[in-house]
Amino acid sequence: MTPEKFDVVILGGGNAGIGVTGPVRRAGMSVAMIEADLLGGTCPNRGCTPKKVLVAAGHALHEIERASIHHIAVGKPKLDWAALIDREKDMIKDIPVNLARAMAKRNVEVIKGHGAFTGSNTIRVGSRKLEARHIVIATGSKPRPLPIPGAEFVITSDEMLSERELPASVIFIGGGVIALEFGHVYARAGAAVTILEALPQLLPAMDADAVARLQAESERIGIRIRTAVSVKQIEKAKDRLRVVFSHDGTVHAAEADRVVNGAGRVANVDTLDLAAGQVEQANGRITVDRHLRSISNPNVYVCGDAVPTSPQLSPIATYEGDIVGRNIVDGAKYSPDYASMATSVYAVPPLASVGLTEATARQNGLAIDVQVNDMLDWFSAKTYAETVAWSKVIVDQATDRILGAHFVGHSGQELVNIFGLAMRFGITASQIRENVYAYPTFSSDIKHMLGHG
Ligand SMILES: Cc1cc2nc3c(=O)[nH]c(=O)nc-3n(C[C@H](O)[C@H](O)[C@H](O)COP(=O)(O)OP(=O)(O)OC[C@H]3O[C@@H](n4cnc5c(N)ncnc54)[C@H](O)[C@@H]3O)c2cc1C
Ligand SMILES: NC(=O)c1ccc[n+]([C@@H]2O[C@H](COP(=O)([O-])OP(=O)(O)OC[C@H]3O[C@@H](n4cnc5c(N)ncnc54)[C@H](O)[C@@H]3O)[C@@H](O)[C@H]2O)c1
Repeated sequence: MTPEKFDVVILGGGNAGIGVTGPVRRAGMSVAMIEADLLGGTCPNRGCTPKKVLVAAGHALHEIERASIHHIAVGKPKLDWAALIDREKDMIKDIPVNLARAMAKRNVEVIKGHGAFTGSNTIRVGSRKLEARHIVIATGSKPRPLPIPGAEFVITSDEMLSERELPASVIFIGGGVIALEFGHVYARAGAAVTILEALPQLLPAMDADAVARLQAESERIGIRIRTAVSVKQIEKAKDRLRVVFSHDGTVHAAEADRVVNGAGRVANVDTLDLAAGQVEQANGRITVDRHLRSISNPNVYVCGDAVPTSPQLSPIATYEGDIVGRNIVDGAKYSPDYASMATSVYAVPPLASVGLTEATARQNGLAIDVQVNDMLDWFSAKTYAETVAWSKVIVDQATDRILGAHFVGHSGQELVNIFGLAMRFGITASQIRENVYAYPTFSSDIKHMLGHG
């Protein structure tokens, strides 16, 4: 069969794949995008967007918990979980159709199906064979398989976003972003939540002091946290599940209605027949150069969660997609820079972070000023009856530039973007202090968070 010819074939129609289409279509290239499931991928259909609808309900419960501080009498709130899941699903239901319309307007041919390599420039999807000058792997990630007996009993974030019944109890294997975000919503909705983390610290990549604040807040709302555990197996215990784990050389067990895989996500590339495409990989990790191009097949680029080395975040997937698109158009010359990428763990309240942790800055041998503030006594925190309000800002002594900023509470998920902006465009700590902020706002506390310089 003669293959259909395109300039670019993109495997995966999530943030990363869609990000590629802008530059290549602006350059007039012909583009096919193969999508096996819902256009938009994880973030709008099974990730960020629906998750945030549940988190928003968690925030409302958190506000109600503190209503009495504002002298408002309210009864015990009752969350209708099924209705909340319906609201979440209703909010996202039109996204794939709207994206299909956007792709059609951009003249991207969207092909439904599972794509895989048949050669270094060819892809098979269903009965069709496509040939392209450039192929982009933007197939996202999937939950890391748990290599333990009973792993088949575990659910993932997909089920948590779909199940209309609130479980009475949940155990998370892994104490990362998914465990903290869903754990906070579940706990505030009344479920008993346990988090079992393999490493000594929850959220191991985050600043240790910030994580300690979030852990204290998590325990305050009743979440049980065990770190430095080794999960051995999961077994049925009548109509519940039992997780057997060891901690400090002793074997323990915990039971719950649901056990969730919160142990990280791995690149979703094992069904692409990479060998046929001459795309080098080791243990499912495709080796790419600094331009996100396969080191073994220069016709192939990788972006988004499928890249094994960059943070698995939605804006980063879009950003990498755009870089790949521009590399296809202009030749491989653009490289990603993640230094000023802000991120948030949407617990209630959230932990937000940008740049280096204090530990990393010190490991790098940098001369730094570290401003740590527990802001619970500050007017803004007291006005809003915050339960935790904490910041750490790290400034490079040599250049006065921001190296990192970390927040728990205090609208950190918004403030962190101001610090990201400063880092990206070289705005110094002194300049941030000099700015005049609307008052009273959490942003107007920024100059105090930076100390006096
Ligand atoms: C529960 C959850 C919450 C999250 N919350 C946030 C958040 O709040 N903020 C944030 O920044 N990030 C969040 N993320 C991460 C974010 O969703 C991902 O980083 C982002 O969606 C990755 O985009 P992508 O395009 O690389 O992959 P995806 O969006 O996963 O897209 C990949 C697409 O490829 C398709 N595909 C796979 N294989 C094939 C094939 N062989 N052929 C054709 N199609 C294929 C899939 O169906 C999928 O649609 C969250 C993730 C999860 C799981
Ligand atoms: N707000 C957000 O931006 C957001 C929200 C949800 C998910 N995500 C993305 O999705 C990805 C997956 O989320 P996640 O929470 O599953 O992963 P994660 O990488 O955040 O955390 C996984 C945790 O599980 C631990 N772990 C691994 N194996 C284990 C085991 N066998 N037993 C116990 N603990 C184990 C790890 O040490 C780590 O702390 C993240 O990388 C994140 O980037 C982002």
